[in-house]
Amino acid sequence: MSDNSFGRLLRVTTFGESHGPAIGCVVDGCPPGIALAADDFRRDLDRRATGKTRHTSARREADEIEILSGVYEGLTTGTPIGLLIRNTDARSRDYGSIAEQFRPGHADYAYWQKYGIRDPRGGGRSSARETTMRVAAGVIARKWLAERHGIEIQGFLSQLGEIHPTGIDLSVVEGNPFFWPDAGQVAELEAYMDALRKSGDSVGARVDVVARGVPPGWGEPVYGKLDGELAAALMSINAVKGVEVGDGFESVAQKGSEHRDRMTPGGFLSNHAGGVLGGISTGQDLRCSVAFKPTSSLRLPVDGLDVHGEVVEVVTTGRHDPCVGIRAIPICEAMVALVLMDQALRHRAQCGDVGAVAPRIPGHAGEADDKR
Ligand SMILES: C=C(O[C@@H]1CC(C(=O)O)=C[C@@H](OP(=O)(O)O)[C@H]1O)C(=O)O
Repeated sequence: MSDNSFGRLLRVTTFGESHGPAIGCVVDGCPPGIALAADDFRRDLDRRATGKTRHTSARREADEIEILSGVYEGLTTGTPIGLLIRNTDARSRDYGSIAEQFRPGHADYAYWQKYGIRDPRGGGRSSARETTMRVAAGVIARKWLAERHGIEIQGFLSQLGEIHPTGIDLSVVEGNPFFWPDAGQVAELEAYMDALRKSGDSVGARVDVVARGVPPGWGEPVYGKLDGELAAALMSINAVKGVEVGDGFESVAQKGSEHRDRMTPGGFLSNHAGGVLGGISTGQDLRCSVAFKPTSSLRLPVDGLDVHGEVVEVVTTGRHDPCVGIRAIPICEAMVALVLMDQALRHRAQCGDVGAVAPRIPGHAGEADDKR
């Protein structure tokens, strides 16, 4: 079985290549009756798109979504939702010189070994262009989660190369091209990225995602753990090399007495667990952190190999992201949304009759148990 689908009750399949005629997805299992129009996709597709600032690839795609099926008179019908975006700005000549070469650090070599053939134009199926359809599918999940459960999902850039935020203010994240949570550092980031771009190099980044309002009880206890599925979904994004939930790898150095999140009638006193215990949500904020490697399509020459095993000098021309993590925020948000909606539907299917269970502990001490 080929692996272009994920999710169980909400099942998403994507298809398409970076320089093919179109990319698309099928979202199957979406409940009927959700208002859905092409306009709903605009905001998140624009947040992810290339060509919006000088700090991302200069390719300018229209990213106009066509809803092919599953919606009638503005409402989802419960049948598969087919979404399509036509590619409008592919420039395949940029890939002529590396069509038979392997970029060190790129999927080129692994695809070649697996399939014995590859579409080198724009990286074909391995291109980050594919993430457009994850974001599109995620729009439906975000909408359903917000309308039915009051859940809000927000991501931000929590590290760019060696630069860390000096403060975290989520209200400023959408106001700068880096999705950065500290407005006072934006000039520093601009200068850093300008110098990086001029040097021809790339850099890694870290993206944090918080989901607020997730009710307790979502997730499966063993093989379908909520954190396990979040890790798999986030890890499946291009260039991701690490995922943490809650304190993640920092937990290694913690004592149990420090890590355990104490419960009081007024709420949890901390959130080291990141909102998941035993693979099941606790009602606290869900916290994930995702590591993106530096992109490998560089104009800096490097010795490499071609498909004949000959040593060649590899130089990648064209329009590339010096830091792909910058526009990965909506992609990470979408993957979290899709996992949550799938788990919500699975929870409803098995445990829909259980109802509210006492005691219900608010996410944070002192906070009212919101909307749930
Ligand atoms: C087009 C997108 O990103 C592309 C991702 C990408 C890569 O190698 O992953 C390389 C570039 O493609 P091209 O060389 O065809 O311009 C990016 O522009 C997109 O995200 O929509």
